[in-house]
Order: sequence, then structure tokens, then C-alpha cells
Amino acid sequence: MSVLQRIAEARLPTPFAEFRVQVFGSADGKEHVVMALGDLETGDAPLVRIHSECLTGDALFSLRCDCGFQLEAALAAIAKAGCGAVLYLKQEGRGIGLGNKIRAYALQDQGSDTVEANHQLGFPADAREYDLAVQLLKELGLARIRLMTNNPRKHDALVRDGIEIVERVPLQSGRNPHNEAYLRAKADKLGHWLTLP
Ligand SMILES: Nc1nc2c(ncn2[C@@H]2O[C@H](COP(=O)(O)OP(=O)(O)OP(=O)(O)O)[C@@H](O)[C@H]2O)c(=O)[nH]1
Ligand SMILES: [Zn+2]
Repeated sequence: MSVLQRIAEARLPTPFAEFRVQVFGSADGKEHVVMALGDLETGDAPLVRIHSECLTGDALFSLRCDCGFQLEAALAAIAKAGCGAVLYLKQEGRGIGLGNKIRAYALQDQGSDTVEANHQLGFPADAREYDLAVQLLKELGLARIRLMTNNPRKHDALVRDGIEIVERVPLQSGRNPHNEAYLRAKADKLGHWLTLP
């Protein structure tokens, strides 16, 4: 298990609330981000989002996925609750990196779905591990949480490693014609808890 290093912390005003931004380094040299609000240690089961980096969706307004919409909804929900955190993990492209994700997009442009494209590139459908998320949650005093996700694999990985999830909060937003097939593949092939028409 990699060792996390606390690197820096500061105020971060956003349109939703003023968060505390904290940066943690992992042994592989990556810098992960926590956006925290309120007293996480004493709050009763704070609202938590474990968000995997998606440069295209989170920062470049891509409509191919739902990531940016989920990030915005998560920050807004935490602001409304007054306590919680977004753990922003550097696991771009479900762990295969940005270049490979764009290669996978190119294959999807030729007709593959999101899972087939990863396989064609020699990767598993989802290369992410959640050890780091668990370590970070424990470091932040977040062993009992309400988790915002639709992903059963993420949910189960945390529970297996001793995180108590008192409630799973669905996070469905940003459905549009460009991500329809992508959401369908997540529901049908990756088992995501999504209600689709
Ligand atoms: N390899 C690959 N990664 C993708 C693709 N579309 C989005 N991603 C990445 O997928 C990650 C988000 O994971 P998702 O499976 O969409 O959702 P999740 O975070 O596991 O589940 P939720 O908690 O319900 O949002 C981000 O790192 C994105 O960069 C794709 O087509 N191929
Ligand atoms: Zn995305």
C-alpha cells in the first residue's frame, strides 16, 4: 500500500462554498486533491465523493461522459449539507491515463463501446484500485460516510477495506445524446446502478 504525504492546504472559494483544498502525494509521484468542507472528524457520516480524474469531462466540457456534471453536483450537494469532501484522485481514464483514454475514444468513434475499446488496447475494463482512496479516507477521519456513487465496484471495495457506508447516494446527472451509449454500457457491462430510459 502506498504511503500518502500531506503536501499543502489552503482556502478554496468556489461558486458552491468555500472549501479547504488539500494536496496529498502518493508513492508513484501523483498529487491527489481533497476538497473538504466542515469538520470531517466529528460530522456524522459526512457526504463523500470519490472522483476519478477526467480532464476532458471535468475541465474541458466534454459531453462524452457524465464526470463534469457529477463533480459539480457533488460539490453542490456537499455545500448544501455543510459538511463533506470530494476526493479527486489522479486515476485518469479509469486508470489507463489520458493518452490511452483518447485512444479508447477513437476506437469508440469506430463503433466499439467503452469496455470493448479498453480490451482492444490490452487493458481491463476498469484498471482502478481503491487502496489509495481508503487510505485517504482513514487519514481524513472518514471511516463512516455517505458515498455519492453509482459504481458498485467502488462501493464494495471501500466496504471490504473497512469503510462504513451508511448510505449510498445516487449521482445521476448530465445525461445527453453524446453519452447515451456510454451510460448504457456502464449500466449493462459494468453493473452501474443507473436508471436509464
Ligand atoms: N478508459 C476509459 N475511461 C473513461 C471513459 N470515459 C470516462 N472514463 C474515465 O472514467 C473515470 C470515471 O469513471 P466512471 O466509470 O465513469 O464512473 P465512476 O467514478 O467509477 O462511478 P461513479 O462514482 O458512479 O461516477 C474517469 O477517470 C474518466 O476519465 C472511456 O470511455 N474509457
Ligand atoms: Zn469523464
